[in-house]
Parts: sequence; structure tokens; C-alpha cells
Amino acid sequence: MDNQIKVVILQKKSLQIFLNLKSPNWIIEEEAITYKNIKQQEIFEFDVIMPPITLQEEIFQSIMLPKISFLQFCLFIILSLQGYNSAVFAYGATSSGKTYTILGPESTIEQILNNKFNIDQSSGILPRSFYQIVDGYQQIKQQASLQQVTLKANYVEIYNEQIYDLLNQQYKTNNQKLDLKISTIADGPKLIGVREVQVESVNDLMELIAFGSYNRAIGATQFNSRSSRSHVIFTIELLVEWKDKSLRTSKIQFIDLAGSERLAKTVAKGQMLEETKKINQSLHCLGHCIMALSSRKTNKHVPYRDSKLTLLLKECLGGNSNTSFICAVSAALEHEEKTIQTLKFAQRAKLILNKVKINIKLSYEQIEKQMTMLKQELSMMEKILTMNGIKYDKQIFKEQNFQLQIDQTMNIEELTGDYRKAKRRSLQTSNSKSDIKEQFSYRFQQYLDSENSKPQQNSSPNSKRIGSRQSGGNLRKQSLPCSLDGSEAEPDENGEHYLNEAQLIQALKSISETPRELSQFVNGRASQIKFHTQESQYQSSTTNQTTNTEQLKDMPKKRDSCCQVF
Ligand SMILES: Nc1ncnc2c1ncn2[C@@H]1O[C@H](COP(=O)(O)OP(=O)(O)OP(=O)(O)O)[C@@H](O)[C@H]1O
Repeated sequence: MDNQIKVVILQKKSLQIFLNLKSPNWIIEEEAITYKNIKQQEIFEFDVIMPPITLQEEIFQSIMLPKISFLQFCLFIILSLQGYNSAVFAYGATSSGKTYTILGPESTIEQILNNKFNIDQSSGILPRSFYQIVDGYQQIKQQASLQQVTLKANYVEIYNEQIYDLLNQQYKTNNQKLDLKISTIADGPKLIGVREVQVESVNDLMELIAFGSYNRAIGATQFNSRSSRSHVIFTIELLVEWKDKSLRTSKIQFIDLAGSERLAKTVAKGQMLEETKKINQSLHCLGHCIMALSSRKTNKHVPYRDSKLTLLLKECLGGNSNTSFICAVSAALEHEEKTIQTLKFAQRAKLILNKVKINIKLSYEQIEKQMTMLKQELSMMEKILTMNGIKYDKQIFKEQNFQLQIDQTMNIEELTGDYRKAKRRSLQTSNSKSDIKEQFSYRFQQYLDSENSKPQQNSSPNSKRIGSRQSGGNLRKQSLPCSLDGSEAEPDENGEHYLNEAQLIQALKSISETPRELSQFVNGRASQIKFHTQESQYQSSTTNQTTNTEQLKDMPKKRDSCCQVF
């Protein structure tokens, strides 16, 4: 299922705006932002543009919950039971309000550590989602048809192009951080050796946030005294094992990106400058991936491997994930350039289509069962095609069978879908009028071959009548789709069914749109029949030393006479 990336523009609440230091170049409407100065005018259109007065609750509603109100409380349950992936990115320049939107105010961590955390007006998307997720998880656990339900989380940061596990307990005692490696062999990139913590409650999740925050790289920039110097990714996974041993996994990721900063404008030096360069570099890579994906050119190379951020989050960008971007901007004069940059990024991200699918792993027994069923259906299809005289490539069938055998881990739903499409195509093919005509042609050919193999008895081309019983031209009833002629032909002495001439004409009429089409088809076939008949007569007469070449020369002229049959 194609799913467009959702982009929400969030205007930062700031002192500059409050003091009316807003840039005069911005015209902000409900669904469009226009930037206009003497030199240029650019219009950016979005589904949602949130004003600075927007409450955290409203942002959460817009991003995390669907628009249909009755589904609001069971969204996560539905998605989890079905096994979907989701991701929420916060993107924007440094100090634009990304961390505030994702987590909430700086005091959140202190509140967690002092056991004083409660959802309030300022709480971000992350804690609000935790309540929904845990609520959903508890409800799922009650389902009788489930064997086991597990909720787990991991928390990592990408700092200076290195991936660190923020939940690693060793970091505090041993200052050496381990750079985690990404495995891309399995379905979607995975972190090797990341600590995954099983959780049961909102408190468990909040504690992980607090724990991770202490390991996080934070510094003071010119614009933000607690600036994120790394990209952080908090991942929650729900594994639902059903009693039939099938496994559905749902993943939700919250990504708080580090803010970009113009190197020319930064006052950063030394380590801070290096960090800024690395942040900008990975954000550039993200921009390039977004650019490639939004171009919608088929086979366009997407440079995921150019940074760890894009490689790790590959599935969220153009892959299997319901992805949303919160792009934080400021209308303040001071941030004009950064805001244009962010809006350009957001405009492109909006064009990306992800391919969302259910993450399901069937049990071995289920795969075996599915395979047997599919094999049976395939051989049935083979028979149908053979019966209808439609040529097919045996090798493809063999390959499909082989594929079935080796692809035990492959998503069976896709396989079934492909197979059903193939089957539908084959049925459509055998039912289509042109193919029914093909079938006629094929059977006519068989008929001619059998006729030609008989000894010829003084028959002239014009005396031969298509499908007539007198000329021995019976067609097997089996060769025609039964619904075509409507009437049942009488079985002959051998118990075999044939179509008589009237039934054949009726059948041909029913598959031809117009009398002209019918006549064209029949003329074509009739002249072929004539040709074969004449050819075989010619052959038989040459073997009898009585060549009549005139008959063959005349053949095209005599076409019209065949039309008289109808
Ligand atoms: N909606 C808001 N209401 C009140 N304060 C806010 C809001 N948004 C941001 N702030 C404040 O602005 C400052 C910068 O915000 P924040 O740290 O979220 O920015 P950021 O985009 O994550 O920056 P960086 O990329 O440097 O980490 C913080 O002190 C934060 O509390």
C-alpha cells in the first residue's frame, strides 16, 4: 500500500514573535506559506501549518491519531495487531523547538527522576504516545487468541557518524562508547548488539528516557544552551505471537534530529565545530535521499549509505513505514534563511511515497500448508491453460515452484497476492474474446491436421463447409468454453461431445462484437482452412502425379466465397 509521508509545519513560539520581530516577508495562511521579497517569491503548500499558539496536545493529535474520532483510542491496537511500522521525525534548525515538541520542557527528565512526572500541557509527543502504546499493549495482552505479547524499547544516538547505545549500562562506569554496527541482511536495517529492554508500563518507558538522557551528547550553542549534538532515535517494538505460531511485529520510532547550523554563522570552535560539520553532513545526506525519493524517477539511486542516519532509517524513507515529519520553523527575521531551507526540505519530503505492509512471519507449519495449497493451485492453473490450448512457459511454472520451495521466509502474503494476480490474469486471458478466438484457431488447426491426415476424396475447396458434420469437421465440445453456445451438443457413438455447425456459428457470434468483426475473423480462418485443404490436396495430388497449380494461384481470390457460410 502506497502511503505519502505526512508533513506538519510547526511555527516556534518565541520571544521575537512576541516582541513583533516577525519577518515582513512571510505570509502565513492555513495551508500555504509565501515568502516574498523584492527579488523572489516562493509559495510552500502543506496539509497542516500550525501557528505558534498550538498546544502540545494538538500537535500530538494531528501526528499520532487518525482524523476519524472513533478510531482514536484504538489506533495503536489496530496497527499493532496488524503489524505496521510508524516513524515520527522532528526536523528543523537548531533551537527551533524539536526536542520540546518530541519530549517536552527540559524539566521533564528531572520530574521522571524524582518520580514526579505527570502529563501536563507542556508534555511532548513521546510521553503522550507512551500512554496510548501501553494502554494498547495491555488490551492486546487480554486477547485469548494470542500466545505471547512483548513490548520492548531501545534508545540510540548518532553522534559524529557513530551509533551509540544510550541504554548501555557500561557507559557510566567505562567511558568507552561502542559504535554499533548496522546489519542490512534481514528485512530492514537492524542494529547489532543494541540493548532492548522489555517494558510493561509508562514508568518503565519514561525511565529509559531519563537513563538515556544522561548518556546523550548535549552542548551549548549560540542559540540553544542545551542543544542536541546528536540525532536520537527511540524505538518501541511490539511483538505479538499468535496461538498458530505466526508473529506480527509493529515498530514505532521517534527521531529527534540534531539541528542544522550555518558554518559561516556559527561561533563554534574545536570539538563543537567538528560536531556541527558532522551534523550538517548527515542532514545533507538526509536531504539528498529526500531529493532522490521525491523526484519519483524510477530506478533513481537513493544514497542511503552515505550516512549512518539514512542507512539506519532507510525503511522510514521510501520503505515500509507510516512516516510523519514535524518541521519546526520560526517566522522571526533572524531565522529567515533557515526557515526557507526547512520549508524546501519539507516540500520535498511531502512528495515521498512509502510502501507500507504488514510485518508478519508465518510459522513453519503455516508456510508448509500455504506452499502445498499454492502448488496445488499452480498445477490446476497449468491444467486449465493446457485444456484451453493456451501456450505457457513451463520453465516459469517450474521456477515459481522452485521459488516457493526456497522462499520459506518470504512474505507469504506477497506471494499469494502475486499468485492471485497471475491466476486472475490467466483467467482473464482464457476468458477474453481474442483468446477464445485463439482457442478456435488452435482447435481448427487440430481439426485441419486430422483432416489432412485422412485420404482426400474428390473434395473441392468450395464444397468444404466449416465444422460441418458431412465433411467430418466436428469440433470437440471440450475445446469450447461451455458458456459460449448455451446449447448442449449430443454425444456421438463414442460418447464424445461435438459442436455442430449451428452451434459453432452461434459460439463465434457470441464472441464477436460486430458482424464485421465476426466476418473478418471467420474469413481469415476460412481462408487458412482453404489454404490447408488446398495444400494438402496439392500434396496428395503431387504424390498422385496430378499437379493442379492453378488451384493454389486462385486461392486469395476465392476468399469471399467462404463468407457465404455465414
Ligand atoms: N513551544 C514551546 N514553548 C515553550 N518553549 C519552547 C517551545 N519550543 C521550544 N521552546 C524552548 O526553546 C528552546 C529550544 O528548544 P529545543 O531545545 O526544543 O530546540 P531544538 O530544535 O531541539 O534545538 P537543537 O537542535 O539545538 O537541539 C528550549 O529552551 C525550549 O524549552
